[in-house]
Amino acid sequence: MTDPVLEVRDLVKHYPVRNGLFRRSVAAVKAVDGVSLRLDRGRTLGLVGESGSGKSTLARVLVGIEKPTSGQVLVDGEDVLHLSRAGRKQLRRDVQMVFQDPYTSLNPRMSVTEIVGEPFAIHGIDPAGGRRAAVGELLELVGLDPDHANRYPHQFSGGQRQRVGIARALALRPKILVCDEPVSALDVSVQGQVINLLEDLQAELGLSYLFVAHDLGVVRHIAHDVAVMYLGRIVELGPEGDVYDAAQHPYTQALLSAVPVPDPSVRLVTTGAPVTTPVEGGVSTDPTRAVGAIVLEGDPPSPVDPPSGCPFHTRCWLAPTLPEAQPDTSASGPPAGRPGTGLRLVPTVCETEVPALVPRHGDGRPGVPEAPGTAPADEAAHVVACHFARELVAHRVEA
Ligand SMILES: Nc1ncnc2c1ncn2[C@@H]1O[C@H](COP(=O)(O)OP(=O)(O)OP(=O)(O)O)[C@@H](O)[C@H]1O
Repeated sequence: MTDPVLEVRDLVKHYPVRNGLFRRSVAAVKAVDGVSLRLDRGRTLGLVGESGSGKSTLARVLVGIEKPTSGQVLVDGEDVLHLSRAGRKQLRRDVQMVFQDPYTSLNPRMSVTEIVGEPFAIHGIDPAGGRRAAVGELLELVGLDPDHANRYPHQFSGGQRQRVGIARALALRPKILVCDEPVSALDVSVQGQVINLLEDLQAELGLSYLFVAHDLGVVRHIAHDVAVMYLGRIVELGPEGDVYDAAQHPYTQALLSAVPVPDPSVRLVTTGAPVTTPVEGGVSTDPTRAVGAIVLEGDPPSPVDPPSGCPFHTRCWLAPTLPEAQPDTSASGPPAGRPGTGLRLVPTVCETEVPALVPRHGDGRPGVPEAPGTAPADEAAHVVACHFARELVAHRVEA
């Protein structure tokens, strides 16, 4: 049975853009623009997307560092945004954050005892056996020597500092850890150790993780479910295997196709993706990029003025903009797609408003997506905010 520990419903976080003498709000940065997702107890939800897509903003809102503009956040079914003061305090205990940079997130003037014990002081908690003993236990839990508790952050390596950060996050026995790029500042050799530690802690303590990362390889390793974010919205969400092996949204396909592979001659297979690699004379000029990678042109549009309809349509390699991509209405069969893609075309759909992407259970409760590939009962269904891709998949299955 699925057991959501965290549910996010239509969450919005806009930052005002101020101008003029009176600093009036003239526009808004739509950092998070209607996000819905669900994190099940004891599981890890990976959150991926390009820089600026809104991942950190979402993470900060979930741990209560920032207030959302609108929307709902439910922890164990309780709407935490409308809690009493005591309720908010409890939320701060239930949802903790592991920060990206263990070099800047630890106060260099505080000893490890003070850093890890700080949450006790803030919340006025005196653990049984005393704070010093509790800190020692936490250090042991994360694989550090309790005898080093009086040392300062600069006396530890990057990986050890991140362990200190994890120990601090665990001090109040949270239910959820929001991990914002927790290993991206670490050497590759150390990343694995920290990931393994997080997995062990999850198994031991039943923790649930929202794991924000750029590195799709790391997310594939640790996440049970994956959400893909673009320009403040989730564009695809589903079980890890579905998203990685049968990505449906063109943006996800592009992200996955750009994952470096050791052998540049290896052709990556992406669902129906035309080969648009940066090649010269048929040979990839970038040894880290596989032939077959989908290169997204340009930067993401500004979150101050995102495109109408699907926010990705201005960079979408599937968007039906070519003249030959017009539907053949004279034929009785499905309209023709782009030459060579074998894909059915759904005209103008990218311009139409994309409804909020709501994660579904796969057990027939309302709103289970009709697209094929719906996950079995009690798993997060695979949902994708691209009608065009959905139509394509449906057509392929029919064919
Ligand atoms: N305090 C703020 N005031 C105004 N705009 C902000 C603020 N914080 C973030 N933004 C903007 O919101 C958008 C999303 O930023 P965010 O840092 O959440 O993205 P991200 O996906 O986490 O990127 P990265 O991976 O680089 O951290 C960006 O356009 C960013 O400039």
